[in-house]
Amino acid sequence: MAVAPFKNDAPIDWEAPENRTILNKNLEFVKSKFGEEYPLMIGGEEVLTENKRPSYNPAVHSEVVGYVNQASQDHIETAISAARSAYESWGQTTFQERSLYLFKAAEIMKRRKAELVAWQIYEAGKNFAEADGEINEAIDFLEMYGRLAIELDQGQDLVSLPGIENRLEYKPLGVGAVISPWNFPIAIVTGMTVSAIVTGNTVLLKPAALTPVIAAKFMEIMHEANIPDGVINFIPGSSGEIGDYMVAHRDINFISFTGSKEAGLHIDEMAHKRIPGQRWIKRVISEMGGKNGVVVDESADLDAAADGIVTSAFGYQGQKCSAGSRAIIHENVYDEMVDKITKRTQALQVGPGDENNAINPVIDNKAFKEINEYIEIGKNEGTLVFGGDSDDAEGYYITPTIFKDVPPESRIMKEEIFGPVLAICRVANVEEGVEVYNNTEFGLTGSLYTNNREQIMYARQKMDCGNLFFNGKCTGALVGVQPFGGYYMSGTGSKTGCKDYLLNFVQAKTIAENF
Ligand SMILES: NC(=O)c1ccc[n+]([C@@H]2O[C@H](COP(=O)([O-])OP(=O)(O)OC[C@H]3O[C@@H](n4cnc5c(N)ncnc54)[C@H](O)[C@@H]3O)[C@@H](O)[C@H]2O)c1
Ligand SMILES: N[C@@H](CCC=O)C(=O)O
Repeated sequence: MAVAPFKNDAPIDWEAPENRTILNKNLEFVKSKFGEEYPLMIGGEEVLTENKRPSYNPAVHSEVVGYVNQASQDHIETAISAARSAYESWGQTTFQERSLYLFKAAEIMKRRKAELVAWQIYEAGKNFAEADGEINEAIDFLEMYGRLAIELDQGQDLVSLPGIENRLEYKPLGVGAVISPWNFPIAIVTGMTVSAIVTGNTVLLKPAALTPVIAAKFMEIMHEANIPDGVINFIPGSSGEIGDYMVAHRDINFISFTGSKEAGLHIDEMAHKRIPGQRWIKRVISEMGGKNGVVVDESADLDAAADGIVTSAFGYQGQKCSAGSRAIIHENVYDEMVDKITKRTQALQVGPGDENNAINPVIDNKAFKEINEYIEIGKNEGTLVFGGDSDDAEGYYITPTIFKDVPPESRIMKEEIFGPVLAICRVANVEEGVEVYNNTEFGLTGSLYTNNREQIMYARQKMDCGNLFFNGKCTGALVGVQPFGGYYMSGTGSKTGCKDYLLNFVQAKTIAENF
């Protein structure tokens, strides 16, 4: 099958007058849908349950974006049966047939982009560029995994011998649980789900409790793309009620998880206990948290470095696994850099995403409290340079906060805060900077700003992370361009957005036929 070469979907400037008019209409449309109810989807059937959970607008926390039906353990049983039954035929289709559903879904997402941006703004608390970037990422995953699946169909080239034909083919694993976080509610939901199904598996999709309405929109899109019943079963629900039950279930073959280190490690442990009658070892693909940072040398372009630090630390209020919440700066440019970072941060407007402010609310009351606790910890560990205040009267707003002179061993230099808090640390040289950078249990993203080639070569070897950037921010990896994922306590090292990732969801079979 001939397919056009992959191209990342282009960003849209929603501030441009003609686009702003379209977006405004969609913001109004989405608001008119507030408070609607979203069912489970099991075997292609909509299921309503006794228990419905509201999802709120973090910018106006009295507003309910939607009510989402919650699955019980009985629903998990029904969903696993539906997925297993759908697997019988879906697992037999070719990679090419399956990829067509992804290409179709990509077209639908492109058509509904303005509406999806509006849902992101209201349910996830994003501004125009953050929301737009995320939809692009979702579209890119569909386009990329569709193409890579077609390549997987060819198996692998093997050594050929006379009189014998050898082939290596990729087979699906079976039925999987896809468990996603709230912060990239469409990109990560899409990437995790479609990578698993395009390789022939069927899934139970459990979205995060804080942004399930956007996940329900993904389900609508897959339904519109005619995905067969039971291939994706949508089962929002409380992790206490259904999480362990699903992960530990005998009939689940694999778990694809993205979320916190704590939940990831717990799931890993649960999944690897064999249940009587279980015939396979469950595969766990885990993408977890980060404590990322930007190292700056005295030779660097300081304005570029300050821009990169501010974007990495405060983009989407620091609620990215890739967020650069540490700036590790050479002592000879330290004061100048602190000044540049502070001035840029002071210029960031705080307010709702539908007015396209730079800094929007954090996701909920729990995050608001936890981030404020870290700000209090920071006041004892370093010197507050800017921010430190917050207001939850209407939405969960926290001023982007900067601490300087923070020692490497302090908590705000080592723990993931997942909010708009930046810790700045002074070092004598780049070697020390890299040592401080490595001084966490994580290994996700990092940057070095320098104009010294030797330092680049040094950091290539020594900075321990899955995504390393030179003279650029440490967030916003593009599908296919910078395959994304970390190691150590940041995850199992798989890389989203490239062929390696699809290999997580298949097993290889070698077939030798003698003539
Ligand atoms: N590495 C990455 O690619 C990546 C991407 C996005 C977010 N993250 C990380 O995710 C975290 C933020 O997301 P979050 O707050 O949604 O994380 P979380 O761990 O609280 O929840 C993630 C998902 O796991 C579910 N879950 C929790 N416990 C479970 C259990 N016992 N069994 C089954 N499911 C369970 C949740 O309901 C949710 O759907 C941050 O740590 C962030 O760094 C990592
Ligand atoms: N892939 C995203 C981060 C996803 C985690 O939250 C980035 O590269 O910034």
